[in-house]
Amino acid sequence: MRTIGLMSGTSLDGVDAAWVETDGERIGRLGPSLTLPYEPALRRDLRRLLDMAGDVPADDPFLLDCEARITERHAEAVLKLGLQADLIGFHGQTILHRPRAGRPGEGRTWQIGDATALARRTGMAVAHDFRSADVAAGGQGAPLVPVFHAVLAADLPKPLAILNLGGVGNVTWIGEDGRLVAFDTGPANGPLDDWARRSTGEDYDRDGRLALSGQPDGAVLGRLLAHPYLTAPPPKSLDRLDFDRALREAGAGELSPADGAATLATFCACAVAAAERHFPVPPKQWLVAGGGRRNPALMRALAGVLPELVRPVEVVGWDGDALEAQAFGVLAARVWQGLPLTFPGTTGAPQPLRGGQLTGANGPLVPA
Ligand SMILES: Nc1ncnc2c1ncn2[C@@H]1O[C@H](COP(=O)(O)OP(=O)(O)OP(=O)(O)O)[C@@H](O)[C@H]1O
Ligand SMILES: CC(=O)N[C@H]1[C@@H]2OC[C@@H](O2)[C@@H](O)[C@@H]1O[C@H](C)C(=O)O
Repeated sequence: MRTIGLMSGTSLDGVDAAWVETDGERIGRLGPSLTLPYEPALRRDLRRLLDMAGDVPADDPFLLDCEARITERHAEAVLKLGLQADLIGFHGQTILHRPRAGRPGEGRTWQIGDATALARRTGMAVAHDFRSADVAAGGQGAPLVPVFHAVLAADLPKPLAILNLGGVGNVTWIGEDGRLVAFDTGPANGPLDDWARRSTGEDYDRDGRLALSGQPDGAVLGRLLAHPYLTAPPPKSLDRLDFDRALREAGAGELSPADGAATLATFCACAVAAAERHFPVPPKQWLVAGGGRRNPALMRALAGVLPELVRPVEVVGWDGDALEAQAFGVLAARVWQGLPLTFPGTTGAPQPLRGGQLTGANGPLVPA
């Protein structure tokens, strides 16, 4: 089927859209993709919403206003792509993520976005709500991209590690027999963006200039590296704000702008290096996707701490900006086909688990 995948990630910088022809198990064709950046006011409001999300009721007018605005941006992204599709994969915007590992019914993950409104605006069916069935079953609800990574990497040498550096970092390790081990590595661009905004007023540390002009602070780094998340075995996943307290308590806030940025970039890389102990065997190489691969400070720090080759996904012909949107095209097809989205090795799901919901312009749909 022809799908359009849409992803608005934890960096809150905009929505990515990508056209994919797929049956959910194989990829026929990867088509055009684009990013529609959010305007500064929407970025600011979404960032405020993250801080409020733990206490905000679902009918809060500010929340509903943010939801309507991001839904409209997603519709604009689909229309700007200008291509027909049978199904849209609409991730929505995560504003809260608190899974309770192994505790069915206790966790919570919250993605805002109005699927019916999107179906109405685009005239296409929409698959959405990809994470809640997994969390309800006691899984982490994240990461979801590993099954897509496995499809994409079918012909590459294994074992292989695919790293996404978004607001949060996540890794997929694929074994020679196709086994998947996947989890969130730690904070990535999220704290760096917050730091850049506070110290330079920019949305992010462009080309890692600030970080490259500073030195990582050994004492702060040492305290951060003692965080129990890094040694905890997978499955595990993070909320965008999960490390904010640890960063404050480690004294990161007292560093100079340049040293703070260098410390955060090094911490992101060290958290990735710490992930390696959870792989059954080391990968042959690391392929890096997401906006963080454009940050030379992050890429240099990674090359400094990982013993294997670390390269952007473009070296194998993938598009590191479109990968997550493409994943939601494939995941949408899997929802339609009733195929599992999550697995014991990716989210800690008790067994391979289906998920997602289907919606048309007039409400819920039942697949043909
Ligand atoms: N030239 C650049 N220099 C430094 N950093 C960059 C550059 N380009 C992008 N980034 C970083 O990449 C981030 C966006 O990454 P990306 O779009 O992969 O995140 P996301 O998809 O929102 O997050 P997630 O994968 O966690 O959901 C920006 O916020 C910025 O920190
Ligand atoms: C809850 C949530 O939205 N998590 C995101 C976030 O951004 C990166 C990392 O944390 C990953 O676990 C996930 O996104 C990707 C698309 C995933 O689910 O695979």
